Amino acid sequence: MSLLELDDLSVTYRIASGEVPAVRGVSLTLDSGAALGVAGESGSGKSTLAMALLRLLPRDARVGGRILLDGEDVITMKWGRMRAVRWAEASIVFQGAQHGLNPVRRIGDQIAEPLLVHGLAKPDAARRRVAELLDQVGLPAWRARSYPHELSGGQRQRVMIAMALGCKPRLIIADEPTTALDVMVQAQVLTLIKELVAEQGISLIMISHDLSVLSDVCDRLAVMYAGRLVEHGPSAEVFHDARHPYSRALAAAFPTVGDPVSRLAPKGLGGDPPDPMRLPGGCSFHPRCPVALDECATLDVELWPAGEHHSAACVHVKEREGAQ
Ligand SMILES: Nc1ncnc2c1ncn2[C@@H]1O[C@H](COP(=O)(O)OP(=O)(O)OP(=O)(O)O)[C@@H](O)[C@H]1O
Repeated sequence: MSLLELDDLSVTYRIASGEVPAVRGVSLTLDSGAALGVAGESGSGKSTLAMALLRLLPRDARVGGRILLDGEDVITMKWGRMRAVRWAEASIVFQGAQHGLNPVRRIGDQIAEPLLVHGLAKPDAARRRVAELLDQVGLPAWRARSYPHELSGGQRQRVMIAMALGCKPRLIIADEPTTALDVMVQAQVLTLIKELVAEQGISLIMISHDLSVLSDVCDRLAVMYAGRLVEHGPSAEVFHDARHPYSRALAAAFPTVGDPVSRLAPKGLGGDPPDPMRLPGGCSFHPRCPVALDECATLDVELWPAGEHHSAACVHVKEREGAQ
């Protein structure tokens, strides 16, 4: 059985001027120990999806579909059970660690808190576990006595990762975990996440707009556009041989060292992502799509098989694969 199964997940925010469909009919599975990257431009619904997984959405959000975590539906779970699941079975690392840490409490106390609240350790054992966790994320044990302002941004993000690992969850959700960090520190934190999930057999959902970072850390990639899943497949295939024109544009936006010079030319996608309250008819991507056909203005193609364990929601894929 998959550790996580999303079945037709939708999230709509109710605001004064109407409804914002932020996530639309996303179905995905994540196996135990696997790492899934979720990519897309700003506003594509990545964070909303991540927050929905642990029921962290604001009250104005309406959620539909099913989110099965180890067979239990998160959406209908009782609050007591939901609180037990957070940290202990699934935890989340947000972007910008400084927002997640309490400025007036010592680092060690903050890392220990989930362990104590979940009754997983008594104070002495929690202190030992804090030292072990700090070591795992590359910080000396004496840092337990520091306050957040005494640490650099990269160190604070390491603390957030230590907190997320503390209760030995089976799933970690990392939402743009390195966005607020400089490039060198970003690489260190990404390597740390990659090593920790591999060593400890933890499943990972990592969210980023940077397909190259995701393809380095994750086995599979899911690309979102305007709240929809437009491509889902093995990382190397989605990054180097994307089947959806939007994924191709995203991949081209982040050249990697070693790419041929031809790929280094800036190939930004024209136009802006659509306003979710005024989505274009047919395929939501068609007004920006370099290979759109007339029918794309009216035909909204569902995900279509595009190879082994690979699917894409594009009329070209449907025509090519469907003809075989
Ligand atoms: N609390 C909210 N109320 C109303 N609309 C919201 C709310 N939060 C997000 N949205 C809208 O939902 C859509 C998806 O937003 P979301 O933050 O999930 O996207 P994202 O892909 O994570 O973007 P980013 O990379 O900028 O974080 C956007 O149109 C956004 O404006």
